[in-house]
Amino acid sequence: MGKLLVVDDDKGIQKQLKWGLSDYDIVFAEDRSSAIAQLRRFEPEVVTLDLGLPPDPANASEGLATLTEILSLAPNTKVIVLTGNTDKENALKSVELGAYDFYQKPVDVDTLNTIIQRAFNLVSLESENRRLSKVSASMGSIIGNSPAILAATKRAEKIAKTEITTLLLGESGTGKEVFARSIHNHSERVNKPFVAINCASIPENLLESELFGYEKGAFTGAAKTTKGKIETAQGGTLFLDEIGDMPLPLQAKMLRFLQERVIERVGGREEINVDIRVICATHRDLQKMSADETFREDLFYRVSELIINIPPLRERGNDVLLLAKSFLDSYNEQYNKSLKGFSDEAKQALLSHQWPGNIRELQNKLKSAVVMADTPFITPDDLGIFSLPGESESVEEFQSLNLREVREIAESKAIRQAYNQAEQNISRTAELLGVTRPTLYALIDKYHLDDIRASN
Ligand SMILES: Nc1ncnc2c1ncn2[C@@H]1O[C@H](COP(=O)(O)OP(=O)(O)OP(=O)(O)O)[C@@H](O)[C@H]1O
Repeated sequence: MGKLLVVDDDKGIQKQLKWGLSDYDIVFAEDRSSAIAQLRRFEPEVVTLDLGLPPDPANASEGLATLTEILSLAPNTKVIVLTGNTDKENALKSVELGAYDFYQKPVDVDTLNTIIQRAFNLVSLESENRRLSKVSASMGSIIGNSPAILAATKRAEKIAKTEITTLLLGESGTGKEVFARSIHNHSERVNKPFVAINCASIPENLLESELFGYEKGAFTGAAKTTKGKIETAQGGTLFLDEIGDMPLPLQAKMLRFLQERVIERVGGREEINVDIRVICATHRDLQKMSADETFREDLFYRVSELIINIPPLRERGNDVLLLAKSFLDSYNEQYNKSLKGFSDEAKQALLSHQWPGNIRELQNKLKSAVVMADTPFITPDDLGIFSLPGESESVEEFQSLNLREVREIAESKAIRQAYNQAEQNISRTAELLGVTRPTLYALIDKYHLDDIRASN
């Protein structure tokens, strides 16, 4: 039975609802403090709230304050606001504050019951959605349902059960480490260590000892024998991030480790056998680097037995909204906020932004938006992005545009939106836009929508 809280100081209405709404497990409160006490104790999914509450029953101020408090404590609650029949302004204000719906008095129990029933339906849909979104991506922590990410995830799932050395290619912030961890977590080595090392962030002269360890006295300051990252990963997985930044002399030693699965510590003579799965990642073009002889070709072939391309966020369509929602939920929790979602403009802005910093950029934008927002729905302003595609995203620049540029911006925005709506299918995009495929390709080239061009 659904749990319903009725907040109303009118005993007559309380009685009427008690008899009329017998399908619900119903409790009552007559003012703000008793409403909050009932909310905490009873955890109702749906609340009906009279805006005219004591000590100020003639005005809506106490009702609106109660609404805000309910939603900040329990943001998923559906609040139906009851107002006087002339009080449209406060009814709308309540919805703006996050109320689910409003109902104007006098009360007709059957009509109110229909609204309440719809609210309960929505509650169960939303909770089912939350449950599903937690389990939707088959690789656990990888959020996303776009064809591009599903293809990468499927590949990763197959690879996880094998010992194949895998190379993850993708721009910075696309989630290469998240993929590497997922592969480890779905492998037989899950109960053994996962050790990550970023070759670009460790000074060249320290990288060798960091990876291979060193013997006591190997160099000044080597006071005791120390294991390197490779040895600490024994039995588990070693994730070598930014392998393209590994200095050439060290690449030879790395190759031996990968081929023979033995290492020597710096300053040591003893050969140590290691049983480790290796996953590498880079945002560089290793093939080109080996042609330029800045990366050993034999090492390239050794690390790239299998390649997974991790798509940039701008090619993942609506995943950006799924990810944004998931970050919103976790930052709401972290910062004790109760933001309910995104305005339509914010959703458009999220979909059309280019995300050069990928998921890391999205995460940062969400963090500051959650901290800054003071309305229940995040706006483009809170995010610091606007729905204009391309590099010129500031309002000032937009105001200085001429008519031709305005048209260009609107057209490329429409193309991008249709492309996302069509789930990256170019024929369907053309259909949605009412143009032929050749015309669409011409527009894509004209507006330099290179990412769409590259994947078609
Ligand atoms: N699919 C995803 N679902 C949820 N969070 C993700 C996903 N992919 C990445 N993230 C988050 O985005 C951030 C960047 O991811 P990660 O560090 O794995 O990227 P990267 O490609 O390894 O970046 P770099 O190349 O700069 O090291 C992390 O905070 C990560 O938790």
